Amino acid sequence: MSNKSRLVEGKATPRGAYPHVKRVGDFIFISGTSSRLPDNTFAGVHKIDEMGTMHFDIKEQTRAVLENIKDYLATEGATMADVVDVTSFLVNMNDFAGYNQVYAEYFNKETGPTRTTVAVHQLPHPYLVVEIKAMAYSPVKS
Ligand SMILES: O=C(O)C/C=C/C(=O)C(=O)O
Repeated sequence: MSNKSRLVEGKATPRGAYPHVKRVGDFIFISGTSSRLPDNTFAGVHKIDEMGTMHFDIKEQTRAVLENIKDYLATEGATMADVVDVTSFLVNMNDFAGYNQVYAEYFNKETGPTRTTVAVHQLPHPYLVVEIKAMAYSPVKS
């Protein structure tokens, strides 16, 4: 069975020893993805006053994460319609509604993937409020 790992150009460099994407046969695995940008700044992070107070926008971060996942899938010729399972990590369940709203722009109940959402104590950077990993089924085109 084929087994191919991929680092995607133009995306944030992984902060550890893992690829963005791995294809194993007809299945595609997307590593935990955040709203981190290639220059290591973040979508959905705003300084709101001169005291340095930060606002973390769950909708903006969720959209950036899902757009990254969409781009990662495209490198293997797959789309969001091929996603079969999603695991989401929120730092605060008070963000659930905003996350859920944006999520529903990408997936729906009838045809979308199975999903698990959990709250975690921390993510790999203090500015992150959501991280998502995904698995897709997309038979290799011969
Ligand atoms: O890449 C990021 O910004 C956050 C994701 C990191 C991981 O999931 C990890 O380091 O395992």
